[in-house]
Amino acid sequence: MLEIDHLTRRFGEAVAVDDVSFEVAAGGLTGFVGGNGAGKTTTMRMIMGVLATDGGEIRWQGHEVTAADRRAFGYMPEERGLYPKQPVHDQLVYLARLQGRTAAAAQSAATDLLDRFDLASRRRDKLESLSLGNQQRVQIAAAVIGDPDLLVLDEPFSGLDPAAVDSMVDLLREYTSRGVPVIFSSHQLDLVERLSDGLVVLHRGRVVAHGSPDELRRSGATRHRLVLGGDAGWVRVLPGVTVVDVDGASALLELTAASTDELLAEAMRRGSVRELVEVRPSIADIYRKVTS
Ligand SMILES: Nc1ncnc2c1ncn2[C@@H]1O[C@H](COP(=O)(O)OP(=O)(O)OP(=O)(O)O)[C@@H](O)[C@H]1O
Repeated sequence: MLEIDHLTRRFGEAVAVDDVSFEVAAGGLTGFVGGNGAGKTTTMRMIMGVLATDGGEIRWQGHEVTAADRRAFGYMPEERGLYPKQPVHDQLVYLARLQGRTAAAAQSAATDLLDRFDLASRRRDKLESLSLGNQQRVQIAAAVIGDPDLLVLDEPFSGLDPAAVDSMVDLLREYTSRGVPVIFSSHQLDLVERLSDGLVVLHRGRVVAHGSPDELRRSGATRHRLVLGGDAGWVRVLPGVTVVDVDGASALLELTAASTDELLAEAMRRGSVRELVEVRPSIADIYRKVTS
């Protein structure tokens, strides 16, 4: 397990990461979300030791993380950082060798990963000759080629087509099923909601929400969708109800003082009711609320 404990980082007067604490559980996929400049990359860089901390502690398997621990971490940095002019297979082999794999194991791991990402035919091509999405696939392969104990991935899904997202997810699930903790940052909230076992929302350097997607969704106000036979505009004057949205016959409501039964009775008194259902807020709704 990776534990981030009261981590802080300043750049001059600005506090980029402000007393941040969370855990990345063994075998769990943790999504790290937050707007531009929220502090995600800075936090990941501190986990990897490429940036010093100003306070707090990073613990790996219960002890303060060491350089030796970090050598077994797989990292996909925001600035990427492979060699544009080197053939993709060669650089994966090189990275695997750097991480202690034998020549034969490095060759076979590189071939296997390029196969998985449909890049076998491009193995001898220079990285720079690949499309951006394919370069991204190679970056992901580079992060996992050393058979890491922990994966830290900065925006691994950006620029990937849906097929590559699926291959990537399958690959990450293989690591989590072996107990490897994975933390990834993303701005794609639908993807984060679908994939993550845990979620950390950062806003202006601080953790503003933390938990499983289900826990976070349950923490938000439940809404009701009411669909009527006629116009739903009258809900605006209903006491005990906050109107989120009204569109013709359909209304999205939050019941502040009124009960579901009272709402249904009133709707039936005024005409026909086609549908009344509870709607859980999405992660995007929760995100907007905690970062506003
Ligand atoms: N080397 C640096 N020098 C000065 N300020 C920095 C440096 N690196 C980051 N910052 C500042 O720290 C804050 C957090 O930046 P960071 O890159 O960690 O955010 P982020 O959540 O990864 O954003 P994005 O989603 O845009 O990548 C920002 O205000 C940024 O300008």
